[in-house]
Amino acid sequence: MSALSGKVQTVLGAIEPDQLGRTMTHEHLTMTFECCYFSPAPGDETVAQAPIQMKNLFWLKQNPYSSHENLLLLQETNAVREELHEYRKAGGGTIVENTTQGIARDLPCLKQLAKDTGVHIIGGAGYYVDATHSEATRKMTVEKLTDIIISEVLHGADGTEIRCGVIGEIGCSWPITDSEKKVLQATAHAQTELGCPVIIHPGRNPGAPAEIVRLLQEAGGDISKTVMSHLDRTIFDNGELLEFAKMGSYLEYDLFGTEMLNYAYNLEVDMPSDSQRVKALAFLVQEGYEDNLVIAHDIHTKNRLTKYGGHGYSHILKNIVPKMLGRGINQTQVDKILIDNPKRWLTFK
Ligand SMILES: CC(=O)NCCS(=O)(=O)O
Repeated sequence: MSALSGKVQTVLGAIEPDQLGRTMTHEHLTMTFECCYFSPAPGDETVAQAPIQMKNLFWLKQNPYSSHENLLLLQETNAVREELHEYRKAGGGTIVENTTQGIARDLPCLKQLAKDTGVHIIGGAGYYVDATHSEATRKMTVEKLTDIIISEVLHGADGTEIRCGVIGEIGCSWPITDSEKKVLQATAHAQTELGCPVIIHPGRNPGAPAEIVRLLQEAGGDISKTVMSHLDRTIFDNGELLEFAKMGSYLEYDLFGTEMLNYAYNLEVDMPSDSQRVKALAFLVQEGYEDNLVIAHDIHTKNRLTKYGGHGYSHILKNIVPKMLGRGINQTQVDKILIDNPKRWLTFK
């Protein structure tokens, strides 16, 4: 049994699970999303290059990935700090910060934000998608990757003594690459050793979550301590959703606040509205999955901060919870989704 057994590990150290309170299981407080820049449509070059301003906000909401400036959340620490104070006031307790290697993880910044605001912040170990893997990472053996991930949890990451409390978000593309498969195997091996929570970013295909779970299972991973993220842009058919739910992971709807006509990374996808997300949650609750659901906003671009007219980190607590209550999800079930399920997931075995 490890020293972390029965505890949750934040960037300020291990705490008792009961201290977490309401938890967003998938956010970013500082990161760059430059890896996923998407060229603007012909004719949109000027607006794409303009500084963020009032008259461009609707365009930005529809095309968040086509403005370089918008991808640099790491420039907004002061705005994020203010938002975290607001999050506390709205009843929030904890944020799982999913930034991993490849998208400018900054644990000292997270530690300072946790100290300044009193929000419990949990950092993420491991690697984002293949497009951000270095040549050195791609050449590493599974054993080496496992050692690095374990060390990020037990000793600290990025040359600091700040320890990660979750593995992920582990990035997977569609189709999944060889390097990503190795990282998944390393994730499962590290999880076996540590008894820790894991969170996955699946590729953008309805078959991706199940394929990833199978790969983790084959490598000995504990699916009951694994969150599958971004289901709201990945699985749309209720039958397929239930098939996936049976595999036993936590099911995460984490793009609350994102409403756009065209989803640049997969034009086949109709990005759901928040109302449709709540409907999906109500469906899964009705089907008996209330102990598997977790939710978040996955803020990863500037336009989603209140500073830029966005919904901010308190949107779920202020707007989505009342909507859930009005759509057949009762208070006990809301508390499971926001408090009990994250707590169980985040507690080391
Ligand atoms: C930071 C991150 O990976 N966000 C998810 C964006 S996506 O469009 O849902 O893949």
